[in-house]
Amino acid sequence: MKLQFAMDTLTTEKALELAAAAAPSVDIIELGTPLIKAEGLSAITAIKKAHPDKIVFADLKTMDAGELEADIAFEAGADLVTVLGVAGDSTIVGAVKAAKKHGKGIVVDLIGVADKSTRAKEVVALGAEFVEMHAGLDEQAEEGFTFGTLLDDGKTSGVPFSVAGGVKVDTIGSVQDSGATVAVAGAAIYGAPDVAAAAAELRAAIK
Ligand SMILES: O=C(CO)[C@H](O)[C@H](O)COP(=O)(O)O
Repeated sequence: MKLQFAMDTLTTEKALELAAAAAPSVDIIELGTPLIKAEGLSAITAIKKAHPDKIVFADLKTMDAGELEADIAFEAGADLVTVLGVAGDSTIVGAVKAAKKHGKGIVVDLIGVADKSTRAKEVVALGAEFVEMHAGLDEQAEEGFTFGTLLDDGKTSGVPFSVAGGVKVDTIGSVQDSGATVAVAGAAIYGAPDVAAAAAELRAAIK
């Protein structure tokens, strides 16, 4: 299972600092949606330039203009770009077309999708590399939120999936046991007093 570090920060400078600290322990470096909104595509280019050996993940969360948005992110240096699962099939197909042009991949983020398992199968059939079983920051804060549902959805989908939404040291084992190909951790790494140590601890928890 790969480890992905989601950098939900607001400046390229801070993202470069976080990425440098975590890089030895992670496979995929994610530029969070707020970072891309704040800094633009140049942040993607800066991270790829600093970490050419890592998979750079641009969390665009595209909802429309799939081909155009994915194309500009791949041009900027992204290896994986997200499109929302609630978007129409034509948006996903357009983004996949851009990915094929660049020899890169589309990840479909299933945040907000009620039947994640069914949509997962549909979007992988449309050409997505894998899906993200994702509970966003707001959903995690809602009363009654349970992480286990994401794992069940992943298991029943039968397609390659990542899990995102509050992954930490005491839950990463269950993510791996669910069969996920990628565990995504944001706050558990960037919110830790020692970012390098937090990333190393998560890496060590993967069997
Ligand atoms: O995409 C995101 C929010 O929309 C986050 O990056 C993702 O949820 C992972 O962060 P955390 O581990 O802090 O929940």
